[in-house]
Amino acid sequence: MSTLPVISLAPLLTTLPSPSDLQNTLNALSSACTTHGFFYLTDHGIPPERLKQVLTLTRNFFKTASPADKERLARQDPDGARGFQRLGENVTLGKRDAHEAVDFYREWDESNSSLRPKDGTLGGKNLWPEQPADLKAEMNKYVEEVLKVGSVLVEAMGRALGLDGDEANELVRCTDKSFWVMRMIGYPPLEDCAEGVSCGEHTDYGCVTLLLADETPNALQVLTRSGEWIYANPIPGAYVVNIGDMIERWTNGLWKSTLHRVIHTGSNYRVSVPFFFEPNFNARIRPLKKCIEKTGGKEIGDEVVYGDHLIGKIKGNFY
Ligand SMILES: O=C(O)CCC(=O)C(=O)O
Ligand SMILES: [Fe+2]
Repeated sequence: MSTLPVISLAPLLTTLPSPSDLQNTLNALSSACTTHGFFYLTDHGIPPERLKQVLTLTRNFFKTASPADKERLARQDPDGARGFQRLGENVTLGKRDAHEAVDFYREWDESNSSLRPKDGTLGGKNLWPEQPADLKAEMNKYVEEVLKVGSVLVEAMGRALGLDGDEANELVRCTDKSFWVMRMIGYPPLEDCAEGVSCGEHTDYGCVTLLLADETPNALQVLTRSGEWIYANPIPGAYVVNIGDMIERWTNGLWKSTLHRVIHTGSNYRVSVPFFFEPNFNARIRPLKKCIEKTGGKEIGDEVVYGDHLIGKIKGNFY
C-alpha cells in the first residue's frame, strides 16, 4: 500500500540553508502536490508540547462540556458558521457526518467594516468555550504559530511552482490576511452513531490544511490518483498537510485538491484540530500564467473570489 511523502520544512525556516537542501525541499513539495495533494510536514517549528496541548484542550472540552455548555456555544441558525455543531449537524454530500465540532474563523477588523460581506454566515464573533479555562488563550497562541507555518509553506509553494514576473508574489499577496478556519472536532466511535460516516468524502476549500490529529490509527483516508483509499495515519509531531480547491484553481489543475474522508471504526473518542490556512476573504483567485503554460496552455475555470466560494460551501454544510 502506498504512503504519503514526508517533507521537512527545516530548510525554509533556517536563515542560510544550503542551496541543494532548499532545492530538494521545493522539488519534494512540487512532487507531493502533483502526485498526492497530501504529505506529512515535519520540522515546522511548532514544539511537540504545543501540539499535544492543543489536542488535550480539545479532548477535555468534548469530555467535560455539558449539553447546556454546548448549547450556549451553538452556531446561530440558519447559516451562522461560527460555534458548536452537534453530532450529525454537519452534512457532506447530503449525508450527516458522525462528528461534533466547534468552528473558529478569522474575526473581522473592527475598524474596517467595508471589508465585511453583507451575508451573515460569517458575521459575529467566535464562540469560545469557557472550560477548560485556558482553552481560548492557548488556542489563540496556537493560531498565531500555525499561521506562520502556513505562510512559509505557501510562499514555498510559489517558489516550487517557479512563479515569476508580476505573479512571483501572488500566493503570498493573496494570503497575507488569511481568512483562516480552525475546527476542534470530536469523533465518537461510528458504531455509536445512527448513520453515515465520520466525515464524508470531500476536498478542502482553500489553500493548505494543517491537520493535527490524535494518535488514533485507521481513521483518515486519502484517495490516491489510482483510485485507492489509503490511510493517512498520524506521525507524532508531524502535520498531515493537504492542498485545497484554491491551489487547484491557481495551478490550473497541475496540483489537485484531493478527496479524503474519515471513517473512525475504533472504540475510542477521536479528536482532531484541522487548521485551514486560506486566501484572504476578498482575494481573487485565477489560474497563474506559469501554471497555464505547464498544463497545455488552456485556462480551466473562471476567476473566483475566495469568500464567495467559502460561503457557497458553508451554506451546503448543515443539516
Ligand atoms: O479529522 C480529520 O482527520 C480530517 C477532517 C477533515 O478532513 C476536515 O475537517 O476537512
Ligand atoms: Fe478535509
